[in-house]
Amino acid sequence: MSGRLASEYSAWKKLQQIYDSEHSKLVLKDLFAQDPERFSKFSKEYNSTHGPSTTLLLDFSKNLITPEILKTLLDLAKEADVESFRDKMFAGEHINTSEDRAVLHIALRNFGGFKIAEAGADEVSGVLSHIKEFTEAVRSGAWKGYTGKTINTIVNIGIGGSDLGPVMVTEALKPYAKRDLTAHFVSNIDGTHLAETLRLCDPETTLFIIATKTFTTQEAITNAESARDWFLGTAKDKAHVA
Ligand SMILES: O=P(O)(O)OC[C@H]1O[C@H](O)[C@H](O)[C@@H](O)[C@@H]1O
Repeated sequence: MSGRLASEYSAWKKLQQIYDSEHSKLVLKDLFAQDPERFSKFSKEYNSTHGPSTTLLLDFSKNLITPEILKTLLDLAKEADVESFRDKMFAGEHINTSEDRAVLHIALRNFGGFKIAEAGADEVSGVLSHIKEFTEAVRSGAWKGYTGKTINTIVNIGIGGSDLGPVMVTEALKPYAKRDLTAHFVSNIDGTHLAETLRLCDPETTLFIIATKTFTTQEAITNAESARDWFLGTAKDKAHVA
């Protein structure tokens, strides 16, 4: 964050020394056997003070750490100024220096309504409502394909974070998924990835989502154009493409 390499911090150097001298001696089952309080010493529970009741449990006890290692890790965070960068992030300062941007993931979770001084941050809540409305229409079957049939297949086209993010969310929220909706993720520029996926899709019942932050990524745009051509090969009318 400051532009310094992590390895230049003195806490990092100390961690390296500890690792070199101790790592072969750190065996998790022995650490638990030596200290019955290990779980409570190396875990922390946070309960939400407002909003929906939420508990977060941070459990570091299963990591290869000792009190000294934990202390040195915290020293490293302090030395690297993580706290002040956290505050700058919440304030909407441009801590992404390579793109001269604010880092606004926090705006997506801004249920407390705090003010983020960055253009566009105030649009998030409206977009989230729109996402909810759209996804509910697809899940309920109200959103139809171009011939009026219910959607049963979704193809996410994107690469990098625009592929891994949707994959991660789909995997993580699987218990809540609508099981008769099949999800596919196409990321590879190699046409086989899309071609093999399209064999499993019916243009009348498939929804394509083009996920890209910039809309300039060659892989995403090429696959999106190929998917559109495939779709229009049957649907014919461009009015069916958003
Ligand atoms: O979301 P996009 O603008 O299409 O970018 C998609 C991906 O492109 C590249 O692979 C970048 O290295 C990734 O960080 C990014 O997630």
